[in-house]
Order: sequence, then structure tokens, then C-alpha cells
Amino acid sequence: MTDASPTSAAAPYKRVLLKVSGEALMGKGSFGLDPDTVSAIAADICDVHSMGTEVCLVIGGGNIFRGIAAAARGMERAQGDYAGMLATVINALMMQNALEGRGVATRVMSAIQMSSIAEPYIRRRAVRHMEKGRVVIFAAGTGNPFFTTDTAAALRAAEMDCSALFKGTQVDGVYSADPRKDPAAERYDELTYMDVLSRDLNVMDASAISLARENNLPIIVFNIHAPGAFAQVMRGEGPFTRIVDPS
Ligand SMILES: Nc1ncnc2c1ncn2[C@@H]1O[C@H](COP(=O)(O)OP(=O)(O)OP(=O)(O)O)[C@@H](O)[C@H]1O
Ligand SMILES: O=c1ccn([C@@H]2O[C@H](COP(=O)(O)O)[C@@H](O)[C@H]2O)c(=O)[nH]1
Repeated sequence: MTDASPTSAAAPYKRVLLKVSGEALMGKGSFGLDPDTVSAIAADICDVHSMGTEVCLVIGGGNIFRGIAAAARGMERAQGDYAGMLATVINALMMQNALEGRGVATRVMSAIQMSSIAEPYIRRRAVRHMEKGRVVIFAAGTGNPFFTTDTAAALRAAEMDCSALFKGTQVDGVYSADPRKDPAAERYDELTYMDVLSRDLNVMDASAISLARENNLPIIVFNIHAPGAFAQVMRGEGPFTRIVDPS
């Protein structure tokens, strides 16, 4: 893994992966995509890209379909998960459109082959795209049911040798309990991977945290809706939680 420490004020990290929660794309809505929200997140990604940092993305699908929720309503879990992975492809295409509208070259690479609309995921090709200055959007999660896009994000970040995984979500860090349910929950500035696992802090699933831990990949959780937050958090400013191993 490359060094996670900032390297310069202009481009604090060489290469990062941003995980955007699908729910975040809904904006104030309760389903689907809000174009203004997608555009605002794309603007933040462009800011970071223009600093000289190589950027790749994993976008969730929770704004459209979650396999586990469909399974709770009686659908076969694996079938629901494949539908969930397809939802992430829709989000990836929407983000591609928003980024390219701002003049940034992108490639969508899908873990499930759909060659008419996305390249197949090939690790070395993805690295090459980023070296050429393209933003790579990894779609269809890991390509396997029973996983989530958090795990896909940790997996791709490790494969891409990213300096850190940024999780842009609805809340500004990891709290002692889900802050959307418990207003008394307190935010942590820094946690170890084991803290997150042992205290069952559900901001990310356990397999993603374990994979990041095994690969010494720092995770930075922040609120994707705060304008300019992605660039700010990369500079170490603003509220966020850093998940790392004890130094
Ligand atoms: N201890 C905690 N600290 C912070 N957030 C928590 C915690 N426990 C649960 N959460 C919730 O986890 C959510 C983060 O998950 P997120 O919405 O990013 O889902 P996802 O599965 O990654 O994406 P998607 O929306 O695509 O399914 C936060 O919005 C927050 O409400
Ligand atoms: O590797 C993966 C990634 C995702 N899924 C399915 O997609 C949905 C949406 O992803 P979120 O991480 O919840 O945003 C997820 O609920 C799974 O059903 C998958 O099967 N495998």
C-alpha cells in the first residue's frame, strides 16, 4: 500500500477511491437520483481531480435497490443482489454523465459484463486509465451476490493501491451509534479498525473494514453533502472520522 500521508498541499494523495453511498444521490427525495445532487457531487470530484490526485469511484445502489431488503419481502437473495448490482450501474452511468459534462474524462468498468455500455473490469487497465488522468467508476460492485459496495470499494481500493478509501455518506463521520436514530450519539475523530468491528459501529459492513485492515488501507468517513467536502477532507480539514491501525 502506498503512503497514506499527505504528499503536497496541491495533491495531498497520489490516488484515492471515493465510495459514494447510493442514498446520497437521492438528495431530499426518497428514491432514485436527484440531478442537482449528482451534479454537486461531481463538482467536488472534479475539484479533487484538478488537484492532480488520481480518482476512482464506487457508487452504491441503495437509492434504487438493495438485495437484502428485497429478500426480506420474499425475493431470492442472490437474485435481489444481482438487481442491486445493476442499480449501481445506473448510478455509475449518471455520475459518468455528470463528470463528463464538466470536462473530465471517465471510464465505467463493470464487474458484470455489459460490453455495450461499460468496459469489463480489468485491474491493469483501470490503473492505466487513472495514469492517463481519467476518473474510473467501478460499477456492479464485486460482481458477486452477498456482498455490498462497501466491500467492493475496499477491494478495488486495495487492488488500485490507493492511498486511502474515502467514504462519502449522509453523516459526517462514525458515531457511537447511528446518528440518524440516536441524537445523543457522539462522533469520533479517529478509530481503529478493531474499534469499529468490536463496537459494531455500522457505518460500513464488517467485511469491508476487515479487508481494509488487512491491506492497511485508511478509511475516511465524511458527509458528501457538505459543498467542497471531498477536497477539504483530503486536506485534513472539516469534520470526518479516520479509521486506521493504532500507530
Ligand atoms: N455508528 C455509526 N456512525 C455513523 N453512521 C452510522 C452508524 N451506524 C449506522 N450508520 C448509518 O450508516 C449510514 C452509512 O451507510 P450508507 O448510507 O453510506 O449506506 P451504503 O450501504 O454504504 O450505501 P447505499 O445507500 O448505497 O446502500 C449512515 O448514513 C448512517 O445513518
Ligand atoms: O458486490 C456487491 C455489491 C452490491 N451488491 C448488491 O447491490 C446492492 C446495492 O449496493 P449497496 O452497497 O447496498 O449500495 C446491495 O444491497 C446488494 O444487493 C451485491 O450483491 N454485491
